[in-house]
Amino acid sequence: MAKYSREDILRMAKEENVKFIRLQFTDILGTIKNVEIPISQLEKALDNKMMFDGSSIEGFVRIEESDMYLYPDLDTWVIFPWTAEKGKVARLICDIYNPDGTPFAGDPRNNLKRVLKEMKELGFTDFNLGPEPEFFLFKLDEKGEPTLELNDKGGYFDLAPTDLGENCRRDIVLELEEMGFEIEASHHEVAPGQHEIDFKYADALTACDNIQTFKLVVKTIARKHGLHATFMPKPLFGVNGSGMHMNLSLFKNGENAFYDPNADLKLSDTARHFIAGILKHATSFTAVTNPTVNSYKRLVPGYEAPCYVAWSAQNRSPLIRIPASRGMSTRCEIRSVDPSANPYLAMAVLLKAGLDGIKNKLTPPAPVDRNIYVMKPEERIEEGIVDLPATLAQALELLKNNEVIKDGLGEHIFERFIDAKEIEWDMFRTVVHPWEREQYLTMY
Ligand SMILES: Nc1ncnc2c1ncn2[C@@H]1O[C@H](COP(=O)(O)OP(=O)(O)OP(=O)(O)O)[C@@H](O)[C@H]1O
Ligand SMILES: N[C@@H](CCC(=O)O)C(=O)O
Ligand SMILES: [Mg+2]
Ligand SMILES: [Mg+2]
Repeated sequence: MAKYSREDILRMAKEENVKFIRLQFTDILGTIKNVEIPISQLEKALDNKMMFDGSSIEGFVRIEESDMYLYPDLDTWVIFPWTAEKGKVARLICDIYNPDGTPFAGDPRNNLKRVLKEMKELGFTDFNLGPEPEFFLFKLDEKGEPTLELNDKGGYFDLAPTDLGENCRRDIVLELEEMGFEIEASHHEVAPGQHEIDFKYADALTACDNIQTFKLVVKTIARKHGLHATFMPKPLFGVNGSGMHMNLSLFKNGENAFYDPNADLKLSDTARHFIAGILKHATSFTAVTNPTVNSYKRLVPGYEAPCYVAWSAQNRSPLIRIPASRGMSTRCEIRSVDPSANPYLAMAVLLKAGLDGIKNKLTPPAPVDRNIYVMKPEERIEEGIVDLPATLAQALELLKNNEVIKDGLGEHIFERFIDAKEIEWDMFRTVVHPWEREQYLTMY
């Protein structure tokens, strides 16, 4: 059921003295875009009449077909707590429509809705996501530019005074709570300057909207503390990178479809088929869940990030971990995803992979309950454990060869995504990096 009606929004805007509204959406690369309108334009926006030039947005459309419309999702209405003196600022997250009134296929949010429809046709009512985004806080210099200087030397679960990020993190939590987030935990992560804030799971679409809002709030509040927050997957060599573990579950009419009290590990057949689908397609969806050149510097042994395709109910080295909680909290945690991923696209391909497992009743291999990082390559081959792609280039080739995952993106997004990422890889491949000079300048 819808949370807010058109009338609710007009009333709240008036009562709260809202003066500006940000109409937001996300492009294919995961960047939040927004156009700000004065309150006088709110009714027009609520009538789905706000137009913009789609050809100016990376990967959207060509110049000949540039008129696009923003359709606000009324349930995403939020008034920002850090509002200016001149009146409050609110936001609405929008879907993008073509001039003929059909949903635009290049809009990642529309695309996720399309895959969710497929899930509903299979009899499930909800696909839930609990994300665990990690990030680093670096100091800003006197010009307000980010440096590589960390603001603490803390480690996992450390307390102040080592954890100087604590006040900043607390402010972030307070702002998020004011915006309606239910924060479950916030703590210092393993690496110096690294933090994690976990919020309660929600249906896939809401959770992806929340991730985008979360990033905006974290960056905004960090800046007020003289810090730069980054969701770059591996900003520093030799310490943990930042992941965004995705905790996933399918529900049927309010019941967790992954839970079966009488089954082995209390995991239902649905959960097992879903896990099998994720494992089957993992190497191909990695380009989407780990979409930057830098993502692959994180997927290396020894830093709690996975590099092998396996599952376990116990340890943290495989791609999928099944956390101990059962009942309503029965879920699988996909540990490869990093926060540079476009959450809408990541959820679309993960769901598509899991549904393929369910449709085809795939059986997962036996769980691997040993530390895979220390297994010998021969032992891994014996257990049928394959490697995740080692570079963005490898990942893109694997994506191109997988029809199920391609279908999870739809043709429009698939093509634009591949084009943009091949350019990114080529730029990296041709640049001469400092490491090469360090190694070769005097050697040759
Ligand atoms: N049924 C469910 N479906 C999806 N997500 C869920 C479900 N139940 C709980 N969650 C979410 O799972 C996340 C759990 O995060 P938590 O940090 O406790 O996990 P963790 O993997 O044990 O932590 P870490 O990996 O940092 O050690 C939360 O976002 C929570 O809301
Ligand atoms: N930072 C680790 C995860 C640590 C954890 O288990 O929370 C990663 O790169 O995925
Ligand atoms: Mg963590
Ligand atoms: Mg986790």
